[in-house]
Amino acid sequence: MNLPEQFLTKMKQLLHEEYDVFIRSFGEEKSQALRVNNLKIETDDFLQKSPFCLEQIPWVETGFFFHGKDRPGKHPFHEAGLYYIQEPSAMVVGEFVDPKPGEKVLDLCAAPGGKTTHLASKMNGEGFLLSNEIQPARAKILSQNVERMGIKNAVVTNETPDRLAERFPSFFDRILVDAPCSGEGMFRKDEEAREHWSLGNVEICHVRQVNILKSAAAMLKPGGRLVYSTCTFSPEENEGTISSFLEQHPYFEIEEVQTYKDFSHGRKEWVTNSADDIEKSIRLWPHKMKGEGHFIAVLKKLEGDITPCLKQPQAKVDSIILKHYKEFAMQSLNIVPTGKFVSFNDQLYLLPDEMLSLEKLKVVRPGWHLGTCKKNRFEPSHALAVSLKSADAKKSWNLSVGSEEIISYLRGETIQASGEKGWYLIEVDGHSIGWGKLAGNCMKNHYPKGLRWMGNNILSKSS
Ligand SMILES: C[S@@+](CC[C@H](N)C(=O)[O-])C[C@H]1O[C@@H](n2cnc3c(N)ncnc32)[C@H](O)[C@@H]1O
Repeated sequence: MNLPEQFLTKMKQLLHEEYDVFIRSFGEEKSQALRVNNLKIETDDFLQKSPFCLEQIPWVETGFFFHGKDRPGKHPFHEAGLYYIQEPSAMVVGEFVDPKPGEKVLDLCAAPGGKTTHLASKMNGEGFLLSNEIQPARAKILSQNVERMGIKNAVVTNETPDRLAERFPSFFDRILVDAPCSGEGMFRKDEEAREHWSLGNVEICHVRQVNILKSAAAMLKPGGRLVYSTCTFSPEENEGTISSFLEQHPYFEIEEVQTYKDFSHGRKEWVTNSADDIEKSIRLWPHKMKGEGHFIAVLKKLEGDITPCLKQPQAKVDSIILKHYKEFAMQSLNIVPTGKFVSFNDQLYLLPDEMLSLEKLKVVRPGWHLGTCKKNRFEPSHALAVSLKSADAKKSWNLSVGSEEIISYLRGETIQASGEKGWYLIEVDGHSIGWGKLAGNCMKNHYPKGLRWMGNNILSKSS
């Protein structure tokens, strides 16, 4: 593997006798893992159904290594949001954020959504999760992952940290800054990170990280938790960024967290003017555990302004859309999702509890998308389908995971079926995956066009 020369020199100076074993890890196979989405399935149930060869990740209850010959990314259970494929070290971050149901949580640098979907799973659909991503194209991917995982209480924005800080002063219970970084910890799996690396970029990243943290600090409640993480080794972006931040924000302290035996600690001697407790931060090394390189610091805000009275959302909703939604829900659902509705053009959403006004912010997903009003009828959304349980729908149609029919459904084909006409929640082995509409002897396929399987998607089974 071609690693930047200046990176190698720097790591040799930092690691001394550990350097050789560190470098050898770049020649080893990377670990692959998935995290079970408890919004859709309990972990034990998943383990009973899983066709993959899995091994428990010691530091995450819902995390499992999978075998290289399995392809869980190309499986109906993936499309049904039963799990998220995530790098095993990255799972440590969500564990340290540790959000509780009902809290207000911000994921400030969230795309493509690995950590957001982890936080959402822990929040169990209760509270308010704001998932933000600065790059528009990446914000779209984030929004798709929020949808696939059946997350109901998230809003996705495409904003800069400082614009969000103006809107949400002292508001959140927990904030994650999974910062843009030089990506050294991903060199083993990401050629682009290797190509774009330079000493100059490390410094640019450090400055950017301190700025992002400044915005995050302003949005955290006193007593709240701020988790900072990177996937890089460079001390400037890790111990250095946290030390600069703490110098400017003395009303924060680094928290001691419970660690696992293969985790390491931050290194005081690697930066000048290091913060006192920097050794309480965590370093994850690829030569010490089955995962890529990461750094994590858990910070507590000791004092600060209490949350001012903030602008509540103006829940503007078109009464005709609401009427058609209610008709649909009475006919097709056993539970009728209600709360603060909002409509944009012909789209209907439910806002998470505790949400504030998003006026003038760039919003990609304003809440739980319920559906679209089309020519005086309501068409339920894919987001509604994947977040429903079997018992929530009046009519459901279960397809077995090993069947030809589930592949046909995912390809967007019509399924031969007979029964009462109307909307059916389509399931794979009892887990919602989309909508179908039965009329005559045909189940019309409402699996979204952009998600349909083309060509050679295959069922991944370990023999
Ligand atoms: C490490 S990635 C986040 C990964 C994500 N948390 C996950 O688990 O899937 C960092 C993100 O920060 C975004 N970013 C880049 N510059 C930024 C800035 N100035 N402010 C906020 N976010 C930024 C990048 O576009 C990128 O998506």
